[in-house]
Amino acid sequence: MDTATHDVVVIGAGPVGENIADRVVQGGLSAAIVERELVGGECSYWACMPTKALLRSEAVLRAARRVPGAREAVTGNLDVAAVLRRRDSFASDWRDDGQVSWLAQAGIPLYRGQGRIAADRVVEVTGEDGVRTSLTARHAVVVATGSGALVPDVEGLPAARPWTSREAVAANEVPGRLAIIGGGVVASEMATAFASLGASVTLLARDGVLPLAEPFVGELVIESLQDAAVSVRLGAEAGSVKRADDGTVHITLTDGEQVEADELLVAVGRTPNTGDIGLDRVGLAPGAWLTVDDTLRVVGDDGAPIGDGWLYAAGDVNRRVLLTHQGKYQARAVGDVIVARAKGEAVDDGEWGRHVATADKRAVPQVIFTEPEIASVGLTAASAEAAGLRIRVVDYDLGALAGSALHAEGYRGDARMVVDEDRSVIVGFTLAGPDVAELLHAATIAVVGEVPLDRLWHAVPAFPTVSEVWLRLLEAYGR
Ligand SMILES: Cc1cc2nc3c(=O)[nH]c(=O)nc-3n(C[C@H](O)[C@H](O)[C@H](O)COP(=O)(O)OP(=O)(O)OC[C@H]3O[C@@H](n4cnc5c(N)ncnc54)[C@H](O)[C@@H]3O)c2cc1C
Ligand SMILES: NC(=O)c1ccc[n+]([C@@H]2O[C@H](COP(=O)([O-])OP(=O)(O)OC[C@H]3O[C@@H](n4cnc5c(N)ncnc54)[C@H](O)[C@@H]3O)[C@@H](O)[C@H]2O)c1
Repeated sequence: MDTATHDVVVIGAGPVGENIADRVVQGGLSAAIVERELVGGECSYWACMPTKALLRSEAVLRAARRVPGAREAVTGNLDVAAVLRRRDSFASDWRDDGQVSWLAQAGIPLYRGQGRIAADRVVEVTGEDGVRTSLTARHAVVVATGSGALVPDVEGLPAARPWTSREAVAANEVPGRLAIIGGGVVASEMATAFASLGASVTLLARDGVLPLAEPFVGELVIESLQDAAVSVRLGAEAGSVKRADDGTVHITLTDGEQVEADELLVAVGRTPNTGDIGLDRVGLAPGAWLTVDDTLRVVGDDGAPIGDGWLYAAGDVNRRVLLTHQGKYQARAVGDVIVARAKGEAVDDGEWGRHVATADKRAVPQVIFTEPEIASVGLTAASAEAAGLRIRVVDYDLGALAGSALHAEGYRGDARMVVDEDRSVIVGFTLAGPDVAELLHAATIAVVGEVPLDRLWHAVPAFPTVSEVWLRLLEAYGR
């Protein structure tokens, strides 16, 4: 067996693994990375990038149709083949040459194959040809193996060959009828995309649509899905599934009703890619999410770091936040803390310190690219109350702004600011409306910066923009 030694070995070259290795190398240590599929991970080929490419063309068309003058210039419908071609190009045609070259120029050796922890600080890589390589890490091993689609335990489901997000995102043909199990982010975005591409979509949303967001979010998204002829079945639960010989999928709901479709997408959450990475070698259960401390070191059931603290986990696999940008934020923290510990430097692990991912707990930004777009950061009113905060909620109708009226005829949307009354700072902010994605970062800065409301009065939004909602919310709150 070939052997090699590096300061740090990262298992998984998704967005998080790549950033960890880069950070470590920037800090003056050496790092190697192990990847069993495509360098770039889920985000590049089957998630963030291709999904947003599927959604973007219709969003542009919709925006043009909302503005007289532009509306008249829209003389045709969505060109589905062109949308799929653009999606292919944003998925780099499912080739990772570009990212492999990036690793090479960043000085990060790539080992292709399945990585497994074989012993303390040792990762064994098994290539597709069965050839094994043993990698020893002088300082740390980082698990960044991400997550895969969860297929729920519904009778007949695996045999019915359902789509997961991967098959939906990479589809070359649009099914005539698409049923979707789930009502979360993937289900809502894919219902929006496939309806726009011409599928007749049925959404089986057992627990509601985007149930973890502020309540007005689900209401607006449901309304717009229904406008797009999506059949939204709230409370509907699949009891059993069967694919007939002619390919039709028959879904029997728990109330006995039947739903038929040409394809069935399962979008009910994720499962960690830890089933076969050697967790048993370090006393952890294969297939489990990895629990980490605030510096992203993997901890056991007793809360203590594994071994002497050589094992770290970042990104989806630690279940803190399943988002690319937040995983990359963890990557910067974990890369820097490994370097600091290796060099014997002080570890800055206090709240908002350089070596911790404090924002994971209360300042996570997310954009959901449905119609309307949903942009949120921090706590919802419900989660702030559950956290025991004394809050005040301020809502504002986004459509009532001069900027919104100019942006689009009939602009509809809502904004909510959640204020921690004891500290007079914003702890949560949600916007739902056309093109609100780019408004989000101001809210993220206000939440992370814990900017007092008194000071926010001096942050004047330009007229006439949708950002004037900031002023309206402050006025509604009172000075
Ligand atoms: C449909 C969909 C759309 C999404 N859209 C967005 C979005 O718009 N914005 C956003 O922020 N997030 C989005 N996400 C979430 C985002 O994709 C993930 O949070 C992100 O990919 C996590 O990055 P990661 O590096 O932790 O894991 P991954 O991207 O899953 O990468 C892990 C890598 O590790 C490799 N690997 C796993 N096990 C091993 C092993 N044993 N040995 C070697 N290699 C291994 C895998 O092959 C993979 O390449 C979306 C997710 C889905 C499913
Ligand atoms: N734009 C974005 O930021 C974006 C886009 C897509 C995905 N993602 C991320 O990817 C992750 C996965 O997304 P997801 O939509 O698969 O998960 P999710 O957790 O967002 O939603 C899953 C939904 O399925 C429901 N559900 C669970 N079990 C069910 C069952 N047996 N039957 C019916 N419904 C069931 C849940 O109540 C939940 O609403 C999320 O964490 C999300 O943040 C992000």
